[in-house]
Amino acid sequence: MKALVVFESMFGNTEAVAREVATGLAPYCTVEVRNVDDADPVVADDVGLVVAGGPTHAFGLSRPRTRKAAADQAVGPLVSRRTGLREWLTGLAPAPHALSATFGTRTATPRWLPGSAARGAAKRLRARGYRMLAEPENFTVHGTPGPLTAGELERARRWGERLGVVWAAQVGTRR
Ligand SMILES: Cc1cc2nc3c(=O)[nH]c(=O)nc-3n(C[C@H](O)[C@H](O)[C@H](O)COP(=O)(O)O)c2cc1C
Repeated sequence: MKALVVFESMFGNTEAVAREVATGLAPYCTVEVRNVDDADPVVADDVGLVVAGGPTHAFGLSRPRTRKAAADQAVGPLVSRRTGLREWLTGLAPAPHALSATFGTRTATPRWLPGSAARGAAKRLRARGYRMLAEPENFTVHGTPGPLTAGELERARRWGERLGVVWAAQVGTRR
Protein backbone atom coordinates (compact mmCIF):
# COMPACT_ATOMS: atom_id res chain seq x y z
CA MET A 1 0.00 0.00 0.00
CA LYS A 2 1.04 3.52 -0.63
CA ALA A 3 0.46 6.90 1.04
CA LEU A 4 0.32 10.14 -0.89
CA VAL A 5 1.21 13.35 0.95
CA VAL A 6 0.12 16.46 -0.97
CA PHE A 7 1.19 19.84 0.34
CA GLU A 8 0.70 23.48 -0.55
CA SER A 9 3.35 25.86 0.77
CA MET A 10 4.28 29.48 0.22
CA PHE A 11 7.48 29.93 2.24
CA GLY A 12 8.45 26.28 2.83
CA ASN A 13 7.07 25.63 6.32
CA THR A 14 4.20 23.38 5.27
CA GLU A 15 6.51 21.55 2.88
CA ALA A 16 8.91 20.85 5.77
CA VAL A 17 6.01 19.51 7.87
CA ALA A 18 4.82 17.35 4.95
CA ARG A 19 8.27 15.80 4.56
CA GLU A 20 8.46 14.98 8.29
CA VAL A 21 4.97 13.44 8.20
CA ALA A 22 6.17 11.30 5.28
CA THR A 23 9.26 10.25 7.27
CA GLY A 24 7.00 9.20 10.15
CA LEU A 25 4.81 7.19 7.79
CA ALA A 26 7.69 5.56 5.94
CA PRO A 27 8.07 2.42 8.14
CA TYR A 28 4.46 1.52 7.34
CA CYS A 29 4.17 2.02 3.61
CA THR A 30 5.68 3.51 0.49
CA VAL A 31 5.23 7.28 0.67
CA GLU A 32 5.08 9.78 -2.15
CA VAL A 33 5.28 13.52 -1.37
CA ARG A 34 3.90 15.94 -3.95
CA ASN A 35 3.71 19.69 -4.23
CA VAL A 36 0.06 20.52 -5.02
CA ASP A 37 1.36 22.19 -8.18
CA ASP A 38 2.21 18.72 -9.52
CA ALA A 39 -0.46 16.60 -7.84
CA ASP A 40 -2.77 14.48 -9.96
CA PRO A 41 -6.52 14.98 -9.34
CA VAL A 42 -6.98 11.22 -9.66
CA VAL A 43 -5.68 9.07 -6.78
CA ALA A 44 -4.01 5.92 -8.08
CA ASP A 45 -5.52 2.54 -7.17
CA ASP A 46 -2.51 1.55 -5.04
CA VAL A 47 -2.79 4.67 -2.84
CA GLY A 48 -4.61 3.76 0.38
CA LEU A 49 -3.99 6.97 2.34
CA VAL A 50 -4.16 10.57 1.13
CA VAL A 51 -2.65 13.16 3.49
CA ALA A 52 -3.25 16.79 2.51
CA GLY A 53 -1.67 19.83 4.14
CA GLY A 54 -1.60 23.56 3.53
CA PRO A 55 -1.01 26.94 5.14
CA THR A 56 -3.91 28.65 6.89
CA HIS A 57 -4.78 31.84 5.02
CA ALA A 58 -7.56 34.19 6.14
CA PHE A 59 -8.94 31.54 8.58
CA GLY A 60 -8.99 28.69 6.06
CA LEU A 61 -7.54 27.30 2.85
CA SER A 62 -5.67 29.74 0.62
CA ARG A 63 -7.34 31.51 -2.28
CA PRO A 64 -5.72 33.17 -5.32
CA ARG A 65 -5.83 36.58 -3.60
CA THR A 66 -4.21 35.33 -0.37
CA ARG A 67 -1.49 33.57 -2.40
CA LYS A 68 -0.90 36.88 -4.17
CA ALA A 69 -0.60 38.55 -0.74
CA ALA A 70 1.93 35.87 0.27
CA ALA A 71 3.91 36.44 -2.93
CA ASP A 72 4.02 40.17 -2.19
CA GLN A 73 5.62 39.40 1.20
CA ALA A 74 8.05 36.73 -0.01
CA VAL A 75 11.71 37.48 -0.53
CA GLY A 76 12.09 34.67 -3.08
CA PRO A 77 9.82 32.52 -5.26
CA LEU A 78 6.93 30.72 -3.57
CA VAL A 79 7.15 26.94 -3.14
CA SER A 80 3.66 26.34 -4.63
CA ARG A 81 3.22 28.78 -7.49
CA ARG A 82 0.48 27.45 -9.74
CA THR A 83 -2.43 26.35 -7.58
CA GLY A 84 -3.64 25.70 -4.03
CA LEU A 85 -5.04 22.87 -1.94
CA ARG A 86 -8.57 24.31 -2.18
CA GLU A 87 -8.48 24.06 -5.98
CA TRP A 88 -6.87 20.59 -5.93
CA LEU A 89 -9.47 19.25 -3.49
CA THR A 90 -12.29 20.76 -5.53
CA GLY A 91 -11.11 18.83 -8.58
CA LEU A 92 -10.15 15.65 -6.71
CA ALA A 93 -11.82 12.49 -7.93
CA PRO A 94 -13.51 10.36 -5.25
CA ALA A 95 -11.41 7.36 -4.20
CA PRO A 96 -13.60 4.98 -2.16
CA HIS A 97 -10.56 2.77 -1.50
CA ALA A 98 -8.55 5.53 0.22
CA LEU A 99 -8.53 6.91 3.76
CA SER A 100 -7.37 10.46 4.39
CA ALA A 101 -5.92 12.86 6.95
CA THR A 102 -5.20 16.58 6.90
CA PHE A 103 -2.81 19.02 8.50
CA GLY A 104 -2.24 22.74 8.34
CA THR A 105 0.20 25.37 9.46
CA ARG A 106 -0.78 28.64 11.12
CA THR A 107 0.72 31.42 13.18
CA ALA A 108 1.51 30.71 16.81
CA THR A 109 0.41 34.22 17.83
CA PRO A 110 -2.11 35.57 18.35
CA ARG A 111 -3.44 32.29 19.73
CA TRP A 112 -7.07 33.35 19.48
CA LEU A 113 -7.03 33.54 15.64
CA PRO A 114 -9.75 31.14 14.51
CA GLY A 115 -9.72 28.90 11.45
CA SER A 116 -7.50 26.18 10.07
CA ALA A 117 -6.53 24.98 6.61
CA ALA A 118 -6.53 21.46 8.07
CA ARG A 119 -10.20 21.70 8.98
CA GLY A 120 -11.12 23.21 5.62
CA ALA A 121 -9.28 20.43 3.79
CA ALA A 122 -10.96 17.72 5.91
CA LYS A 123 -14.37 19.20 5.17
CA ARG A 124 -13.69 19.05 1.44
CA LEU A 125 -12.31 15.51 1.56
CA ARG A 126 -15.36 14.32 3.49
CA ALA A 127 -17.62 16.00 0.95
CA ARG A 128 -15.87 13.95 -1.74
CA GLY A 129 -16.54 10.74 0.17
CA TYR A 130 -13.14 10.24 1.81
CA ARG A 131 -13.11 8.67 5.27
CA MET A 132 -10.82 10.36 7.79
CA LEU A 133 -8.16 8.37 9.61
CA ALA A 134 -7.47 11.11 12.19
CA GLU A 135 -8.64 14.51 13.37
CA PRO A 136 -7.18 17.50 11.45
CA GLU A 137 -3.83 18.57 12.96
CA ASN A 138 -2.21 22.01 13.12
CA PHE A 139 1.43 23.03 13.35
CA THR A 140 2.56 26.55 14.21
CA VAL A 141 4.98 29.04 12.69
CA HIS A 142 6.40 32.36 13.88
CA GLY A 143 4.63 35.24 12.12
CA THR A 144 3.78 34.80 8.46
CA PRO A 145 6.98 33.50 6.82
CA GLY A 146 8.01 31.21 9.70
CA PRO A 147 10.16 29.51 10.76
CA LEU A 148 8.22 26.70 12.39
CA THR A 149 7.92 26.88 16.16
CA ALA A 150 10.54 24.82 18.00
CA GLY A 151 9.57 21.15 18.22
CA GLU A 152 7.00 21.22 15.42
CA LEU A 153 9.07 19.12 13.00
CA GLU A 154 9.45 16.41 15.64
CA ARG A 155 5.71 16.61 16.36
CA ALA A 156 5.00 16.29 12.62
CA ARG A 157 7.13 13.17 12.41
CA ARG A 158 5.34 11.66 15.41
CA TRP A 159 1.95 12.54 13.91
CA GLY A 160 3.01 10.73 10.72
CA GLU A 161 4.07 7.71 12.80
CA ARG A 162 0.71 7.67 14.58
CA LEU A 163 -1.09 7.78 11.24
CA GLY A 164 0.99 4.79 10.17
CA VAL A 165 0.15 2.85 13.35
CA VAL A 166 -3.58 3.56 13.13
CA TRP A 167 -3.66 2.82 9.42
CA ALA A 168 -1.76 -0.45 9.84
CA ALA A 169 -4.17 -1.48 12.59
CA GLN A 170 -7.14 -0.77 10.32
CA VAL A 171 -5.98 -2.35 7.10
CA GLY A 172 -3.16 -4.61 8.24
CA THR A 173 -0.53 -2.95 6.08
CA ARG A 174 3.14 -2.87 6.95
CA ARG A 175 6.05 -2.70 4.59
C1 LIG B 1 -2.33 36.12 3.14
C2 LIG B 1 -2.07 35.36 4.41
C3 LIG B 1 -3.11 35.15 5.32
C4 LIG B 1 -2.86 34.46 6.52
N1 LIG B 1 -3.90 34.22 7.38
C5 LIG B 1 -3.68 33.50 8.51
C6 LIG B 1 -4.77 33.19 9.39
O1 LIG B 1 -5.93 33.52 9.17
N2 LIG B 1 -4.49 32.47 10.52
C7 LIG B 1 -3.22 32.06 10.81
O2 LIG B 1 -3.04 31.41 11.85
N3 LIG B 1 -2.17 32.30 9.97
C8 LIG B 1 -2.38 33.01 8.84
N4 LIG B 1 -1.34 33.27 7.98
C9 LIG B 1 -0.01 32.74 8.28
C10 LIG B 1 0.21 31.44 7.54
O3 LIG B 1 -0.53 30.42 8.11
C11 LIG B 1 1.70 31.11 7.47
O4 LIG B 1 2.27 32.05 6.59
C12 LIG B 1 1.92 29.69 6.96
O5 LIG B 1 1.59 28.77 7.96
C13 LIG B 1 3.35 29.47 6.54
O6 LIG B 1 3.40 28.25 5.86
P1 LIG B 1 4.10 28.13 4.43
O7 LIG B 1 5.52 28.57 4.60
O8 LIG B 1 4.02 26.69 4.07
O9 LIG B 1 3.33 28.99 3.48
C14 LIG B 1 -1.56 33.96 6.79
C15 LIG B 1 -0.53 34.16 5.86
C16 LIG B 1 -0.78 34.84 4.68
C17 LIG B 1 0.33 35.03 3.68
